[in-house]
Amino acid sequence: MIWLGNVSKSYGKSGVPAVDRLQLTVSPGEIFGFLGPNGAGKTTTIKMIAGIIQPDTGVVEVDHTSVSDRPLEAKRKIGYVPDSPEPFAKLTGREYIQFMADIYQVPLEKRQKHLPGLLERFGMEENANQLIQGYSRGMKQKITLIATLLHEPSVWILDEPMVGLDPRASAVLKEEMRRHCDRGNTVFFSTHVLEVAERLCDRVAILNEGRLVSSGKLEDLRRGSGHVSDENTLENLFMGLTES
Ligand SMILES: Nc1ncnc2c1ncn2[C@@H]1O[C@H](COP(=O)(O)OP(=O)(O)OP(=O)(O)O)[C@@H](O)[C@H]1O
Repeated sequence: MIWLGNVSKSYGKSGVPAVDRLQLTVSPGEIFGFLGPNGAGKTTTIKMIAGIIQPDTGVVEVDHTSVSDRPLEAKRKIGYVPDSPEPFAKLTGREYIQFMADIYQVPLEKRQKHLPGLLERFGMEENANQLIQGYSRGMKQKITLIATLLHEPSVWILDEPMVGLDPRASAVLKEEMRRHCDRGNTVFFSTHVLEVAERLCDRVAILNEGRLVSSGKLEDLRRGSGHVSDENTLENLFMGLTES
């Protein structure tokens, strides 16, 4: 689970919050979609959950562990894939995966058991032996995902994970996300693709100018808007909630 308790963050001296008093709980077993216009504060929030940046105020907990008070313990539970991953260019994909597995102390037998299947599912068996410097954006995304999934973190934090993936890899990732949550784990991901959020997510949150403007199941969001109809798509709700 993920818990954000009144979390705020400003950059520089502007004092304008990129994230403003954000209160959110994501429960075990949920795929949670994080939506919002460009600059709404999604990546800032994700980086605070992953422990990359610290909130100015408020608390972030992952599986009841405070990310700022017990960062190592929290980070062991987290699998974070940034929006534009840049794995080390001078390693091969396989070397990078092994490097990440070493950092997360993944036992050898677990690597041997899961890695071939993951490489195969993401279509990376052959490319895994090539240097990352020759990878396309989608291949970097895939190798980072594989390295992240291999250590079996309970909480996946994915920043726009489908961007750059081909349709097969995107379908595989969605299957993996559902399977992960069906085992009682948590997936939190940002996306601009509302159809993906609509089909995949158990709940969504919509952020605008750093503030939470709506969260819940899609039916609840529809009900909250005062109209319950099929035409009340997530896109329509999004447009209504984020217009300036
Ligand atoms: N390193 C930074 N320094 C200064 N301002 C920043 C920095 N990173 C983000 N911001 C600002 O914080 C606000 C939120 O940015 P953020 O990247 O979190 O938005 P986002 O919702 O992820 O946007 P997008 O959908 O475009 O990726 C924006 O106003 C952005 O300009």
